This record gives sequence, C-alpha cells and structure tokens, in this order.
Amino acid sequence: MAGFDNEHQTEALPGALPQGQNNPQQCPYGLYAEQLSGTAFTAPRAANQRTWFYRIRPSVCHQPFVRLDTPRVLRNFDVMHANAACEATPNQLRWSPFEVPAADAAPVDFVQGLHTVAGTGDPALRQGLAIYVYALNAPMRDKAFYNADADFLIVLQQGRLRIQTEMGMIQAEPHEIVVIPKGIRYAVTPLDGPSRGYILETFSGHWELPELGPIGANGLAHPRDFLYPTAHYVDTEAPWNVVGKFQGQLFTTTQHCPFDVVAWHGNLAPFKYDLRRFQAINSVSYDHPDPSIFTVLTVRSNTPGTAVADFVYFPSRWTVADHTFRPPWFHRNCMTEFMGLIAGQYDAKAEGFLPGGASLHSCMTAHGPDRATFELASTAPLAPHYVASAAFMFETCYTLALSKWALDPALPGGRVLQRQYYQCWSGLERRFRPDQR
Ligand SMILES: O=C(O)Cc1cc(O)ccc1O
Ligand SMILES: [Fe+2]
Repeated sequence: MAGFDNEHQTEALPGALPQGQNNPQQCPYGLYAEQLSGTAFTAPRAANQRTWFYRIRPSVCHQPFVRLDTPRVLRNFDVMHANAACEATPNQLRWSPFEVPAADAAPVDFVQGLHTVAGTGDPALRQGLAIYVYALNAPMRDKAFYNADADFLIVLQQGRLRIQTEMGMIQAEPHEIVVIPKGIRYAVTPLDGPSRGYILETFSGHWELPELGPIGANGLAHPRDFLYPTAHYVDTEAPWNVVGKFQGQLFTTTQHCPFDVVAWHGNLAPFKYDLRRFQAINSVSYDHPDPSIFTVLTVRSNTPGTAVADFVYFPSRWTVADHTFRPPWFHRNCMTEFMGLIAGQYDAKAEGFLPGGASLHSCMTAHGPDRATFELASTAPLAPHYVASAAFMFETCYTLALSKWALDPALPGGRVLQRQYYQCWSGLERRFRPDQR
C-alpha cells in the first residue's frame, strides 16, 4: 500500500477488519483486537500514530523475559566511566567495508549481527540515537525482534532482505531503506546469502518528510513512493522466541508466533522507500548548495530547523554548475556527519571511501574533499558531468561516542578502521601567492 503516513487498512481474510468500530464485543473469525500506540494518546492529531491489530492471540500471552548477553550492542554511551565501552574522539574517522560473515561460517542472524558503531543519549529518557552496522549470513529461525527504545531506519547495502512483520511482508533490496517503528515485531531473512547494511536508531520522535519551502508541492522524496505491507498471517502453534530491546539491553521470551495478524488498520506501520525514486533538486547556476537539499526523512528536535537526525541521500545526478568548485567544500559543522556508501563513488573522495564502509566527521571536525579530488576538481573542464553515486549521511545535532569495537582494529571483525585516513588531506599544499590574484 502506498502513501507516507496514510491511514491504511488491510485484511488477509474477507471481513476480518471490523467495520465502524475498533473493538466489537466479538471480532470477526474469533480474532482478538489489540492497539499499538506509537505516540502518546494525546499527541496532536497530525503527529498521532497508532494501529489496531486483529490477531489470533494477543501479544500479552508470553513467558517472562530473560536478559541476553550482547557484547556488540551497547547499553549506554558513557565515555567518562573507567570501564566505559565507548570513547570520544574529535578525529576524522573512516572504515573500510565492514566484515560480513561468510556463507559457510557459523550462522549469524540479524539480531546477532548488530554492531553498535556510535551513539549518544539514553533511550529511557527518549533522547539520543545510535548507529549500527548489521552483517549477517542466516535467517532468524522462529525468532522475532522488536525495539522498545526507538525506530530503526535500515539502509540495505548488500543483499536483499525479506522482513516478516506483524503488519505483513516487506522485501527490500540495496538502494532501498526500511523503517521499522518502535515496538513492531519482525523477523529478517537474507535472500542473497551474506548481507550488510547500516541502521540509525532514533530514541525520540518519528521520521517525517522534510518541509519543501519554496521548492513547492513536489520534489525530493514523494509521499506515494513509501510502501507499506498488507496483512499476512501465519497460523501455527509452534513456539517462537521474541527478542526485545529495552533500555539498551536485549531480553528474550517464548510465546506463540507473533505474525498472527489477520487484519490491521492505522498509520503506525513499517515501510520501505526506494532511494532511486528520489528527485534531486540542485544548483543549475553556480556554487555547491548545502547538502540539506538531499534530505529524504527527518526526525525533528524541539529547535525549529535543527534535526535530531536527517537521513540524507546523495543520488546519481548531473552536476552542471558554472565557474564552481563542484565537489563538497571544506567544512566544519556544528552537526555530526556519519556517512556510508551503498554503491558507486562519492564526489568528495577519490579513493578509500568504499561501498559497505563508512566515515564519521563529528561536531566541528574539519573534513572535505581529499587532495586528489581537490586538485582534479580545481582544474577540471566544467562540462555537464554525471555523478554515479549512492552515498548517504546520518546527520545529527548530537555529538556521538564511538564504540570500542568501531575504534579498535584488533577486535574480531573490527579490522576496518583506516588509521591513515587523515593523510588524504595532508598533501594539500600551500598555494598562497600574495603577488598573484
Ligand atoms: O561530504 C560531506 O561531508 C557531506 C557534505 C556534502 C556536501 O555536498 C556538502 C557538505 C557536506 O558536509
Ligand atoms: Fe560536511
């Protein structure tokens, strides 16, 4: 079903969705009604999110949760504590492609394959965010996951995923993103073997389309390109594990299969978006505009115009600006910029920023075009040029702490930190000629 934030309704059996009311005394087919609230009951109507499920058994039927040991998922982002699992660094950071377990290696599923890269704040206080990479080679077997802390925005980089959710099936491929709001249960199956991607977890708010201002009524990501699943249920008595993320920790329980929703209606649901549908707006005259022109989705903070997180996509596009240094400029930002590459090349980096890798330029950390890019772009003929790119940025008003896993090249699976990254700028020579304008 299409349409960002629409009121969707869907049933897998005819008449399963009650008409005219949410909780009839007896639901059709002997189903149970259950509401999932994604915002406070009294949130303003424009922001209010909830969905009504009609399911074989209510979610409340489950064994007590037991805590799981999860060394790769950080519980907090404290950098001051003596045994802190995080570190602060103002250095420019870049990672080569994150390791993916081989097809014939020990099975690693989506939950086991989550690695915290960076984060800040506290999910209990609903402030902050976390960035993960996932790297997996196996399906979740009779196991579902939900996150009580935050929404997940998943950027697929390698391998298609089938995501079975309470609302139905989502199949997604690289160049697509999937957003799974807080609380919704889902199971991830890789369709092409070993798979990798990035996740942004936002402890506050929900993702919204950005304002368009003078761009007008159309442009950037179009609401109708956001796709939602239709009801799809499994009728089985087999026991399932449900793993929940709660206050930064993982817990597991046993219960009936959570994918027993025969019908649902509401505006709180997972969705996917194909980034190749993004309509880029850019300079057709001169100068390189701010990258906010590429915002796909945003989570607002309480400060107007300042995002908790923007998801920014740098698409394939023509660059045509006249008498202009066309790549991104040298920059220091009060916001923090985490970038990843889905495919192709990024126009600020001639080498070293690779698909499946990442970079982090924190608050006020200087960054910009590397030496090779600067030299090339300073003298390149300014004919229209096609940039084949699929890069993205998680941009946040927060300053992030780095997990030890992300910073320590000696840790298993962590051999990707590029210790020499800073040298990509060290050859930028003095060009100052006071006698020559
Ligand atoms: O590469 C980056 O750091 C992101 C970025 C892109 C851009 O087009 C302008 C500024 C900017 O920080
Ligand atoms: Fe930047």
